[in-house]
Amino acid sequence: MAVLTVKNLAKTFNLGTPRASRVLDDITFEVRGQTFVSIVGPSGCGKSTLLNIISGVEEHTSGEISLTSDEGRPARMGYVFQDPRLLPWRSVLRNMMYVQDDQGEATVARARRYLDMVGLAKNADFYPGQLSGGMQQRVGIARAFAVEPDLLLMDEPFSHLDAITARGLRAQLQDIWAQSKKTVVFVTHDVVEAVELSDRIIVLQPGGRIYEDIGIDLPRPRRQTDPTVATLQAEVLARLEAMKELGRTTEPVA
Ligand SMILES: Nc1ncnc2c1ncn2[C@@H]1O[C@H](COP(=O)(O)OP(=O)(O)OP(=O)(O)O)[C@@H](O)[C@H]1O
Repeated sequence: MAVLTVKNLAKTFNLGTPRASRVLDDITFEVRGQTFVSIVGPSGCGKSTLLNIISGVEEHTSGEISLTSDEGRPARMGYVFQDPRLLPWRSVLRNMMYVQDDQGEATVARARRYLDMVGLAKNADFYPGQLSGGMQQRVGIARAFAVEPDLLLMDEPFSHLDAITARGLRAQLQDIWAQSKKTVVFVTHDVVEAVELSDRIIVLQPGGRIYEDIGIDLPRPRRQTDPTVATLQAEVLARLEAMKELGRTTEPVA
């Protein structure tokens, strides 16, 4: 069953009459439960706007969007942003608990379990200022998973980290995802990262339309050192470059 359904979605930013800017156009896709879907595309193609609409931060201009939970209650969302957004005066565990409605023992145990999955079990009582940037982002990821969301939205969560730290966190994200199987929509401009993580990649083109919806059928866990992963990464990258080339030689999408 689809957790997220997006149908003929469009978004226009009104920049004052007569100027209006269409950022997303006729976007239709579904995300089924327990899948990891990435949205990629060049800068300015509308990735963050789409994520903001899914999260409810931004309104859409037309079309439909719906989110369902399996259990008949209102669907729950989790978020991971580019920066971890931890409260500096709260310990790691209290930052984890801050976003939880229920403060009971079972929820604390779950928060600790996810902290353990990202290798920070021993840091539960640390304050954010005592952690490296990569460790803080791991707390942000653990916190989002610990909410047990029906849909987890991730907006370029590794883009502020150095390459080595980012690679480590991608491996960890794969492990935590394999154990929890949450439904994820992950925004990135990095195709290589998207192939490593995703079951599916939705490519947005300039003008905010879907250019391609690519299924990634590779065994997990995936590591960049694996030649089959590297080959597919190169192939998808080439397809994206072809799209950019097309954009240079044809009329831009209205
Ligand atoms: N509040 C706003 N008002 C007007 N225009 C906006 C607003 N927010 C975004 N835009 C425009 O919408 C377009 C898409 O922006 P968006 O941030 O969604 O792209 P993106 O694909 O996430 O880009 P990047 O990869 O650089 O983060 C851009 O042209 C941007 O200037």
